[in-house]
Amino acid sequence: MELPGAGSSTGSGAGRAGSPLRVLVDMDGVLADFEAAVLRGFCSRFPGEPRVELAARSGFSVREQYGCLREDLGDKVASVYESPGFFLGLDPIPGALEAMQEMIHMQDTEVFICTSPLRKYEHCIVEKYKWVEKHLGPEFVERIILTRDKTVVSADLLFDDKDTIRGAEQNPSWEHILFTCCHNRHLQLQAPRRRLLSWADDWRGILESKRRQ
Ligand SMILES: Cc1cn([C@H]2C[C@H](O)[C@@H](COP(=O)(O)O)O2)c(=O)[nH]c1=O
Ligand SMILES: [Mg+2]
Repeated sequence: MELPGAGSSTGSGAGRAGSPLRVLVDMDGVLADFEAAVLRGFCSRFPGEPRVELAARSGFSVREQYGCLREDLGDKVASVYESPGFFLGLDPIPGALEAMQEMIHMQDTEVFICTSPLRKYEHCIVEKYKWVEKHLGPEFVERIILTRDKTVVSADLLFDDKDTIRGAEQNPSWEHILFTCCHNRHLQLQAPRRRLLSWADDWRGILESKRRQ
């Protein structure tokens, strides 16, 4: 059995043999289009202010990047995604809903939505639940895992747009598949890390390859 070193994102493979393939799918940037809504909201609330176009985004934190543009813009952009209605109003990422409906019906496969709430969680948490119910249905509401630390969740695969996922567990059980998003598209992954370019890319092939490992 392959046992990558601590901090590896390729998964330990330990303890999952013989079980259904367990897949975690992130929400913001993978199922729901956080970045487009932030830009749209920022432009409408602060029309005269400099902004970061999606083609110029880099680094996970939109707040940090706006803060580098001008100090006060970090708080201004945060006010957009901390507003009531923001998370519920996110558009689905193309192909995401269809992929999730297909995945949940696959044999020997368990799918969960694994998502981190904002620290300022007042609207975010309830709206994430409502978004899932509205776009994916009650079956998926049962499958929401809300956590600020995804490393302690046990699974085979995690599809996530955050380039580096750290937490209490140094050696998470899952392999992190980097889902391409405007802020990570330029990153060169070190082998054996893998990417999913979009939901039109071969996510089924990734599941099958993981089953064979
Ligand atoms: C500053 C900042 C925050 N977020 C938020 C949005 C979500 O609540 C989480 C990301 O959750 P995920 O499960 O890792 O997708 O953090 C963000 O996405 N981008 C930001 O710049
Ligand atoms: Mg995300």
